[in-house]
Amino acid sequence: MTPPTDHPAIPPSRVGILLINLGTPDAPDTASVRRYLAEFLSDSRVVEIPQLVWQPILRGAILTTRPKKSAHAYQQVWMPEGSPLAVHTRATAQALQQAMGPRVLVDWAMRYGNPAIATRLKAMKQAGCDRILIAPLYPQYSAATTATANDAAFAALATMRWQPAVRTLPPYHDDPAYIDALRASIARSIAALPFRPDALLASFHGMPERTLKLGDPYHCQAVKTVRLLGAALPLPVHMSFQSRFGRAKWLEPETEATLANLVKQGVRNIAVATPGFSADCLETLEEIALRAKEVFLAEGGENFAYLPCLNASAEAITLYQRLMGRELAGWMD
Ligand SMILES: C=CC1=C(C)c2cc3[nH]c(cc4nc(cc5[nH]c(cc1n2)c(C)c5CCC(=O)O)C(CCC(=O)O)=C4C)c(C)c3C=C
Ligand SMILES: [Fe+2]
Ligand SMILES: [Fe+2]
Repeated sequence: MTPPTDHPAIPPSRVGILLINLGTPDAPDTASVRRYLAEFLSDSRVVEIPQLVWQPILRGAILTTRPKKSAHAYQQVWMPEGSPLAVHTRATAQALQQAMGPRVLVDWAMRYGNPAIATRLKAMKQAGCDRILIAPLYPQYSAATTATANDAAFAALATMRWQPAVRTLPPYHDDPAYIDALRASIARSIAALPFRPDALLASFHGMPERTLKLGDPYHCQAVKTVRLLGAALPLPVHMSFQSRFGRAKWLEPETEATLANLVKQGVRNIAVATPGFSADCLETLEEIALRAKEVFLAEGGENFAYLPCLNASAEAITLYQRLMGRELAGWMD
């Protein structure tokens, strides 16, 4: 019997990039937010308390009260096309696809909710991607973000008979291309303001302080980002941590307390950026642009501007082309 020369089941060979972000509810209502929070907060990479102890607390106090409150917050920032995090992540994937050209397939997924990582990885394999760069869009590495996104991708690969080859995007907190993208985007946003800020506050998502002691590099990487950004910008740059959750001690200084302190030190005009978030979301648009602004003005501040994330800006696409092109180089010869 003659062996088949070109097996018909072998699809054409392509390289893929899967952009991954955190995840968001499908709709800004209590039931959708409850579903999303139940999945997110059951991840033991996010809440590092034994599940036997944690699940009764989550299913009891938290999931009976927080979804309604959070749904109200989501309603204030929801866009006609959907949740801001999903809208900006999808736009980033589309713009990067345009920039990368037809040799690369760019797709996007969410760690929690939709579109799921497993679904998109399978679709990419079916579209012929035999090499895939898994790209969690977190500049600073954390087990609660980067690692759990990679875990979900590897769990999906574990179900495949014929896996694609994969690489994961390393953190890029100190990459000159990232610092330059932040510098350019922040300078552009500041130039468009009707006032001159006295200072910039770089607000990062917080983490339990314990994770720093356990060896998570997130805090140190965020500090380095701020040091490099401060050297690149012509105004003083301060740093803080937002989005405190639960009773444990979280990283400090806290964002709203920092804004109050800055007013006491004479800062009246402030710009706030959130360089740890690749895309605008509940935590930037509601917590900072709405709530933190109120705090700053109530404390005696005069002008407050929230500067948008990189989102799908020209600076972001140049950045991702540089970071990801580097990872793909050996695959595209
Ligand atoms: C234990 C709790 C949490 C940890 C640890 C945590 C780390 C962490 N999160 C982000 C990025 C985002 N978080 C977002 C929302 C969000 N985060 C938590 C809790 C923890 N995060 C909650 C409960 C929520 C949901 C909103 C709420 O109910 O208040 C989001 C936005 C999602 C959206 O839909 O817009 C992002 C993005 C990072 C980067 C991080 C650690 C470094
Ligand atoms: Fe979070
Ligand atoms: Fe928040």
